[in-house]
This record gives sequence, structure tokens and C-alpha cells, in this order.
Amino acid sequence: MEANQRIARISAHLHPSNPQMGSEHHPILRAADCRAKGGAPGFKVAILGAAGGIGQPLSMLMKMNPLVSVLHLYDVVNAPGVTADVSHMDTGAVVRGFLGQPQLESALTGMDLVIIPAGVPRKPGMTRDDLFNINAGIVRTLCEGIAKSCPNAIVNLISNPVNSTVPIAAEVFKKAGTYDPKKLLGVTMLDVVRANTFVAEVLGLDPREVSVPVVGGHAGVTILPLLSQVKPPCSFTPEETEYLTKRIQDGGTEVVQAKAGAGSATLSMAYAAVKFADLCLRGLKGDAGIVECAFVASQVTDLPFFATKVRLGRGGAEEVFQLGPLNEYERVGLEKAKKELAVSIQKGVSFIKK
Ligand SMILES: NC(=O)C1=CN([C@@H]2O[C@H](COP(=O)(O)OP(=O)(O)OC[C@H]3O[C@@H](n4cnc5c(N)ncnc54)[C@H](O)[C@@H]3O)[C@@H](O)[C@H]2O)C=CC1
Ligand SMILES: O=C([O-])CC(=O)C(=O)O
Repeated sequence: MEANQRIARISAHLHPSNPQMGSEHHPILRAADCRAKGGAPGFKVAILGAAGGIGQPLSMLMKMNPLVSVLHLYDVVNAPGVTADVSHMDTGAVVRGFLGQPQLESALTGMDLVIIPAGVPRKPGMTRDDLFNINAGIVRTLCEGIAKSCPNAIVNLISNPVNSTVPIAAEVFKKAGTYDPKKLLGVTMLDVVRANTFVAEVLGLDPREVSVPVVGGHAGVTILPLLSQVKPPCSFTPEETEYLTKRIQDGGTEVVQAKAGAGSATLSMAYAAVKFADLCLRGLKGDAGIVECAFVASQVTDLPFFATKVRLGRGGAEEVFQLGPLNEYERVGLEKAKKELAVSIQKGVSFIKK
């Protein structure tokens, strides 16, 4: 094609007439498509809820990930703007935008990894469980789309309450006959990121040198940092243990209160989500020894889901590790976590089974 024809073709796409149209019709989304020469080896990743507080920085950071060759950005609002914006970054991934339910199938078809930060966030005074009524339905709809269009994809579920949305997703996939427990992972990486940061502060270390396993779930007392298993090996006074455990458990609330009605953690969450997604992609690529905590189907306790360290491989969470030795403080914490988790898991299961 002649250069002037190429320019004419591209500029013809750059005059949006109806920002609510999907990528087949929306000029900006088509413009992003036509930039998409792609061909680079890598994985196809979809972000559902890409225009949100987490979704936008997450989209930007995934566009920077060299393991991603195709990036699909889906939302029920503002997908065209975010897509146009992110698609101008001179990194390898091809970016395509998808707007609204009629576009969900195209957004998901062929994806290797689907990351879901769709749904409402907390305001001060709310618990994560207070989000259940709205987010449960959103997660159900999106997971029905995954079951239909990319049943083999790995799913990273961020939408709260994670302790219930992961069981919801599992039930949707079971109903559709596509459930692979290894491929459904609730993202608890932000708890690990916070734990590494807060523990490093107390120890006077660089957080990048610190590794704290955080087990259980992702809400209040279900978030259980195992401070007895911190690397590098160290010890804490009872006061330090109490301070660190509470701060890690209440990390989300700390941000919700500081944002004072403007939402919950978005930037640190996008960072954590990308860190976790990158580990999933490295596992998919066949890298050995990729281990991180996630909320998965589990036989580590008597609960059907539980967060512990898992080994990530081509099949997703290929191995779920045991808790390891706990001290008395952690054993007490574990019982509290299990009690609350049991209720949240059952609530999720009943939402689909009812
Ligand atoms: N797992 C974790 O560690 C964390 C989870 N979260 C959770 O992540 C979720 C998103 O948080 P934010 O990005 O701050 O919220 P937000 O309100 O800024 O963004 C949510 C996005 O989801 C979109 N959305 C709503 N319904 C949708 C649907 N049916 N399909 C596709 N997209 C849809 C909205 O249009 C919006 O763009 C919340 O539930 C929040 O509680 C937040 C921080 C940490
Ligand atoms: O606290 C919230 O609502 C958001 C969240 O899950 C977190 O920041 O850990």
C-alpha cells in the first residue's frame, strides 16, 4: 500500500463519532487495531474492568510486559479512551479495546490469561463483603463469558470480596463444564506486597529482600501473615507481631480511609496484579520454580478454598503447598481466619447454586 493511502486509512479512523460503540464500529478502537501489526511471540491477555481505578494502571503496566503480545481491554464504560491512550505506548503488545456486553465474546476469544478488576470498590465504613451484592453478579457474567469464549485461560480474580468471588467463579465454571481448579486464582498478591513492605520497615531492610508468606483469604482476619516464616529468617517481639499482623490485615482499610470516599487501593493493586500476572505468564512459558501465594481450590485445610503458596506452571497453580510450621499466635489466627472464610465461601457457592 502507498504511504499516502496508509496515512489516509489511519486518519480516517481518528474521528470518533460515537464513543459508546464497540471496536467493530468505534474509530478509536479501530485505530488501535490497525496499529496492531503484532506477530511478536507472547501471550494474549484480557483485562476486564480495564477503565477503572485498578484497570487503567494495570493496562499500562501490562502493555509494558514483554511476555504480552496481545492486550484486550474490556469495560462497560470508557474502554475506547483507555485503549487509544495505552495503544500509543511504543512497546510490543498489540492493544484492542472492547466496550460493553456485546463485545465480551470478542474480548475473550483466544486469551491465555484473563485478569478481572471489574466491580465496585469500598468506601469508608464498608467491609469487602458489603460489595457482594453488586460484584457477585458482575463476576458471574464475566465468568460465563470466559467459560464460553476462553475456557482454557488462566483467570486472575481481583474483584472483591475475593473470598466469595472465587467460589462464585468456580461454580459458574462447574455449571458450564469447564472448571479447572488449577486455572482459577484469587489475587492476594497485594497482601504479600504490603507484608513485605511493612516487615522490611520494621527490620530496616530493603523490601525487595524480604519475602513474607500470607495465607488464608483476602479480608480482615482471614489475611494471615506467617511472620515465623519470613525470609531472611528473623524474629519479632510479641508487640511487633501484633502490630505487623494488624497492619497487614487492615492495609486495605488504611487506604480506603486515606482516600476518604474516593475508592480503595488502585496503584499498589495494579502493581501487585502485574507482579502476579507476570509470574503466571512465566509459569505458562515453562519457567521453573515460580512460587507465590494465591487463593485457590485447596486441600491444605478443611475448606474448599484457601490461600497458600502455589507453584505456577503451564497448567496454572500446578502444586498447592502446605502451611508449614506455625507458631501459637499463627495457630490462633488460623482458626479465626477459617471461621470467617467458611461463611464467605459458602455465600459465594450459594449465590450460584440457589
Ligand atoms: N484483590 C485485591 O487485593 C483488591 C481488590 N480490589 C477490588 O477491585 C475491584 C475494582 O476496584 P477499582 O478499580 O478501584 O474500582 P473502579 O470502580 O475504579 O473500577 C471498576 C471498573 O469495573 C468496571 N465494571 C463494572 N461492571 C463491569 C462489568 N460488568 N464488566 C466489566 N467492567 C465492569 C467499571 O466500569 C469500572 O471501570 C473492587 O471490587 C475492589 O474492591 C481492590 C483492591 C485490591
Ligand atoms: O480494601 C479494599 O477494599 C480493597 C482491597 O481489597 C485491598 O486494598 O486490599
